[in-house]
Amino acid sequence: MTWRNADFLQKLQKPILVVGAGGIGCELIKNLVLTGFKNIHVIDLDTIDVSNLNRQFLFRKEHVGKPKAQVAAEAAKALCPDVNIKFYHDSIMKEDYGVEFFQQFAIVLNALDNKAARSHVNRLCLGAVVPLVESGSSGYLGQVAVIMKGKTECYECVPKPAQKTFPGCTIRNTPSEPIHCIVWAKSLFNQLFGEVDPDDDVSPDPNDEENQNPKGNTVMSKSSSTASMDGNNSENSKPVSETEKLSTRQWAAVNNYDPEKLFNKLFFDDINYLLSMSNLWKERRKPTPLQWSQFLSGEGSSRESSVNTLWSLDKWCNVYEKAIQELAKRFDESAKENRVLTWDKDDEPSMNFVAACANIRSHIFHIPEKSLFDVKSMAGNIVPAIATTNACVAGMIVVEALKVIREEFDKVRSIYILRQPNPRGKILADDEPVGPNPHCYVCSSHKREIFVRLNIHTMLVKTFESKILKQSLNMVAPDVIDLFTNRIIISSEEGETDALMDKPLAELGVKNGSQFDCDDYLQKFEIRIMLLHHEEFKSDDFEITTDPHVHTAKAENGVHPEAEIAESHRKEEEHKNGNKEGNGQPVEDGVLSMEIIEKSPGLKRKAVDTNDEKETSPKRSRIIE
Ligand SMILES: Nc1ncnc2c1ncn2[C@@H]1O[C@H](COP(=O)(O)OP(=O)(O)OP(=O)(O)O)[C@@H](O)[C@H]1O
Ligand SMILES: [Zn+2]
Repeated sequence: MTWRNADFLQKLQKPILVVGAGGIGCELIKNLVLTGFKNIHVIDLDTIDVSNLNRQFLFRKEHVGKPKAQVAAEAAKALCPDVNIKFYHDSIMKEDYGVEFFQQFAIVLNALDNKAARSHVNRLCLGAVVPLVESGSSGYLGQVAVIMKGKTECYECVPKPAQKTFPGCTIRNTPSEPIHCIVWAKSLFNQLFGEVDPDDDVSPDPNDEENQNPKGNTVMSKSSSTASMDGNNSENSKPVSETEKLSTRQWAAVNNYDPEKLFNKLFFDDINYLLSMSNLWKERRKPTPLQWSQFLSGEGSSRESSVNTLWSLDKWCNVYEKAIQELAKRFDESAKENRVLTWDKDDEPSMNFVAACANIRSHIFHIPEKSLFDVKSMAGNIVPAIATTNACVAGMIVVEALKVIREEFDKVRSIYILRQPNPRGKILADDEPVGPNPHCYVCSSHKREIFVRLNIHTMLVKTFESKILKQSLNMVAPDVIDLFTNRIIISSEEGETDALMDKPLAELGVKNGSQFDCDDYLQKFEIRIMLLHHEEFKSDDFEITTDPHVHTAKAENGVHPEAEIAESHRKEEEHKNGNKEGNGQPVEDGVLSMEIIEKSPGLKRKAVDTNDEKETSPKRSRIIE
């Protein structure tokens, strides 16, 4: 091959970084060594799970439990012994991997599965001025895009769509679809055993707007309201959160995680409490409370074992009992080390617990039940990963990486795998990269400003940090200073601003129109945030926009300005790809899909599935000779 000349071979010696050694990553690492890249660094925070083996072909049964990065590096080394491959069993979002770390690479190749890590790598590559190849796959769809500072749009130039969310009151009070019960069951897992998020409360919400009378008072039916609200009757008939202000976890601990008591609380007392909120059931079918004593056998039929079939309620109760006993035991052990459990769809008791609780709740609300397999897909928000799609994506990453390495920037393309062949019979469509969005708050070279609407009297500093800076703006270690008062509001130095975390912003002198300078030293990312006070917003409501004037008109329509901007970008993209190549299907969680990065005002929402940050393991790295 004429292009394999000395100059090119020299370029293959340059160090490159692969982020993620999962479905796409395994294919990619194999391609890279076979193409002749000689200095490869691989980072992945995870260990190998049995469920990875069907498509992550560098891994074998005996590798289950071992770090992905290590096994992938060893397998690659076995394929091409003269390659230098260094692995890191770690999260790329750690402090150790800052701009200087990135600067050593000629190119970075992303094979990730979550937006937080993708945004973080995007910012570091921009900061280090290193080209990045971004990739994503979802079922049969896939795409690859090259990101070069100042030349192409970055991963965050176009806002990405938020993951599908549901109003909190639907989840807590009036579920009507299986997914509502699954989201509830996942939240219940966290309330009992995991990281508690107050937004994910699972007990009945007495403040449901639907249950207010015109004067704004809560409506309770007579018999049950006395039973549940004034404590004249059984203490058990109050929802968990109302019972002597005990949290769900405290209540469970006081009751020794007794499966029967917990069952009766969640599926009988709380449901009765919901029934007492009579307005809710005026036009809905009432739920039917269930008691543990109705399932005395507790055995379930042993024939009902296929994960694809619908199981009886008896069986689910049995599954629930076993799962809760096992999880309570584990939780107890973890608590000794100050740790909590992390929900994982591939962990049997965790998955069984969620499937059982979701199905029992579905039964109560007359919602169709689901098989274990279906609940797993929905709870894990899984679009089945397809090995051949990953293989195509990984191949395209290498093709684009080679162009970048050879400095053939004019040849660089964004590539999409289409669902069906386009009119020209092509399943792979390509397009010239789009230039940077001059208003991008991440990569634009001038003024990076955004407006955040919130209630300065009720929003706490910690909510501002977690929901706005970290979850929405993808910062990792933010520092924030109020430009008017010169006061440090949030510091990335441990402990420095802990005392401020529970204070509302206004208590720190923040006013309508205050400006915050926020920077993340780790991401080399700076942004100015203009705060706009909105009296009607609740404590965790906020809205992010680049144009403060669009708000009123759009808010009335329930359409957010940023959503509209995203939509117009999407249409533009669709127009380009669809009309030219018959595309028009942005890839879920891929590089060009959109995210609405803020909540709608006044509506509490729950995520279907957050890309749960996986537990990171201590850093280990070494070079395989
Ligand atoms: N912050 C991060 N740092 C390093 N690696 C990460 C980070 N976030 C995700 N990854 C890795 O990216 C890879 C993505 O691969 P993939 O999408 O195939 O996911 P998976 O977890 O292997 O599969 P599945 O989710 O289908 O079970 C995973 O191996 C995951 O551990
Ligand atoms: Zn950008």
